[in-house]
Amino acid sequence: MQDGNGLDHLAGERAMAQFDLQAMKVYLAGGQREYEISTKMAQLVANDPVFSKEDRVRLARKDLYKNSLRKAGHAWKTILEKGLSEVEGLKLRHFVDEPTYTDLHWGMFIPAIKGQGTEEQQHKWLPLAYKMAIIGCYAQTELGHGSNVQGLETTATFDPTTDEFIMHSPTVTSTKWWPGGLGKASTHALVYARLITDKKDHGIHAFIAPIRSLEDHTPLPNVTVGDIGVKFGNGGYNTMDNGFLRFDHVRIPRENMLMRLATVTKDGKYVRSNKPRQLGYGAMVFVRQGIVIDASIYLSRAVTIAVRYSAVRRQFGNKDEPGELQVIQYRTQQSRLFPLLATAYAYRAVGFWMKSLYADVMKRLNDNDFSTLPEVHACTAGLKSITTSVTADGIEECRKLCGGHGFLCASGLPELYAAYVPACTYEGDNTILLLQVARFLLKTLSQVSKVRPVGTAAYLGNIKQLSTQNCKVSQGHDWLNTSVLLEAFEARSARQAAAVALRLAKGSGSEAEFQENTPELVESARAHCQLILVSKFIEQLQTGTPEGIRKQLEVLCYTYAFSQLIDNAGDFLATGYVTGNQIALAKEELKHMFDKIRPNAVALVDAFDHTDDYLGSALGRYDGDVYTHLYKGAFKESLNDTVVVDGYEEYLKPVLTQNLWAPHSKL
Ligand SMILES: CCCCCCCC/C=C\CCCC(=O)SCCNC(=O)CCNC(=O)[C@H](O)C(C)(C)COP(=O)(O)OP(=O)(O)OC[C@H]1O[C@@H](n2cnc3c(N)ncnc32)[C@H](O)[C@@H]1OP(=O)(O)O
Ligand SMILES: Cc1cc2nc3c(=O)[nH]c(=O)nc-3n(C[C@H](O)[C@H](O)[C@H](O)COP(=O)(O)OP(=O)(O)OC[C@H]3O[C@@H](n4cnc5c(N)ncnc54)[C@H](O)[C@@H]3O)c2cc1C
Repeated sequence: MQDGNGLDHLAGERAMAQFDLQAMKVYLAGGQREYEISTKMAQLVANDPVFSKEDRVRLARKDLYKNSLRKAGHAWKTILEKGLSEVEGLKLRHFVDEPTYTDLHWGMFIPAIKGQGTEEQQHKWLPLAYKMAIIGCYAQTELGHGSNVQGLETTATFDPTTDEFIMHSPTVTSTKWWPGGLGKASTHALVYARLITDKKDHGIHAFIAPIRSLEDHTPLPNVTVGDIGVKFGNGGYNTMDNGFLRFDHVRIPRENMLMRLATVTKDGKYVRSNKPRQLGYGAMVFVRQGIVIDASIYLSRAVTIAVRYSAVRRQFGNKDEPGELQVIQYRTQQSRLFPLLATAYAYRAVGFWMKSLYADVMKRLNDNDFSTLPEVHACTAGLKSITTSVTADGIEECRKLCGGHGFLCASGLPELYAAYVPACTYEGDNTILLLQVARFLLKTLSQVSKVRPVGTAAYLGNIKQLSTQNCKVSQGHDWLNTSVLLEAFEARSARQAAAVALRLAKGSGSEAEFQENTPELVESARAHCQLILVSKFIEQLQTGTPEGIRKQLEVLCYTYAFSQLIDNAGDFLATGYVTGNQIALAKEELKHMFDKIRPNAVALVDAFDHTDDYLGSALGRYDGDVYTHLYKGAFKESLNDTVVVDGYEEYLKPVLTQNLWAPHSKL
């Protein structure tokens, strides 16, 4: 056993690094200022015992939830007392690292009011929300309807005699179900409901409905509200009070309908603005873009644990070297682990780009320019889908990469997975979102002769060339050219999209035919998103990366692109753009990249700069002192509170002392 004396068991690994670690930390944080804020907030949380994560997986739901309320309250107090800025506050809550009601309050309730409220409404509600005098949630999904937003049943019927809306849940299936923060914490809900005026249904609109008393937090009259129940995994997402909500003819003032996109006048007239109705989905676009960086963070946590542990863990050996080999030396371990490391870096780079994309579309929307909205919707929906699916699978792969110890909660991985995996469903089911991308691709292709595709779809403007030309790689190093790689991803995506578009165009145009082709449509959407990820990683790399880290980032970029190429070799081959031999050459190049990553692997995860407190993992500790801490950790297990287990007298002793032959015994 190692001694646990504070030595750095990974010092030898760190000494091998060939890049400027500090520059990489700053790059990954998004800049010097962001780096400083992150470091300060991470330390603030790590040094405050109220934020301790100890024992979280052992707490019963009620205690777990109460503890998370305590932490959220303490976080808010800390923000106020220390006069933290909005960005610092966001970071502080990030490091507290527990899903809670404030995520929805700041992440969806406030953005939705900003996006859909008139200036007057923003002036009324935002100051209250900013000082947390009210707590809001985002109540869209219902028991019977989630993906299909147009199918929601809750009604908001205008009553001109009182100048009010009557909020009503007409059926069980219309019960609001899932909204985070709704179950126990929120005082207000941003409710998506069918607007009815004078018996006419105008479709889905957003309303602010008070649901709990600001005096004593009891539900308001005719409001039924509560938590929907325990969710997957220990700890995980169970710190969140996902809730249900029913209205029984609850009256709210007319002004509580968010009226930037459409208005109901005092006399009940419905007036649409000239803005697209899709702006009503703006809060979802905002969260989806943010989810890409979030995916990078979650994946980087799992990868940090798996890389450090793989450098500590030894198994077997060979006759050329003394002792057992670090498992990180095994090619199979590298081929499962290093692409995930590269993916975490890729998502970070693309996440930065997504932020600029979002800022750009917001600026355009303010100037009434809606031209890029479809492309931004496709992009945010598609990348949310791909990055969350890959990250959830990646966390689980990291757990397996840690062997048996990965299955212990002390590894931090089971809880990380349980907290993350709902990201594949919330903010849009990942398949539904890929179908949105596919619809966008079909529409873009159908108009390609008249409208030049823009942004991430611009390559479809070259569809003819991409459909005829083939890959020119003849030796391994030909692949070490970003233009060659980009063309391969573009050609594969363009050909997949064109193939399914052509098949649909030859048909009758029926919905049944569309449905029949949805597996191929989803595959083509995935190909398009993989192209965006590869191309934006390359683009970010080529724009102002500091010298001391460029080489490593290039290695990671090639690793990412080659592993995507190889994992999807079937698609690349089926389109006819590449040959089997070219794929084999890429495989060899990928192995060369693994050799380049290997001496830098521990430093590359150090660059994510996760504190031990934030990682919460005996396997992923910075000092690599894994075994001492696993062993010590076992003594904290509640079953070990007594030497002789509770239950021995009633249930074990009778078994051990009956001394009777069991009737079925063969002995
Ligand atoms: C950075 C901040 C981080 C904060 C972190 C917060 C933590 C939060 C944690 C958890 C939060 C979880 C919250 C939720 O889950 S909220 C509920 C989310 N629900 C969904 O995502 C539902 C998914 N369904 C939909 O989005 C839609 O219903 C749909 C699948 C897109 C279908 O919509 P609809 O029936 O209206 O539409 P059509 O298919 O007919 O499309 C009409 C046209 O509109 C375009 N469209 C669709 N969506 C958007 C959009 N968001 N923006 C812009 N345009 C959009 C679509 O492409 C069609 O265009 P066309 O040109 O073809 O007419
Ligand atoms: C942890 C968590 C937090 C959440 N927080 C919130 C919140 O704060 N506010 C809120 O309003 N909602 C919230 N939700 C709800 C979430 O947004 C929905 O669950 C999500 O949008 C998926 O919808 P659904 O559950 O109706 O799935 P469904 O649409 O019923 O999906 C079930 C299956 O059917 C498939 N499917 C459905 N339609 C089609 C189709 N047309 N073609 C092909 N396949 C299809 C899906 O791919 C999926 O495999 C949350 C959910 C979770 C799990």
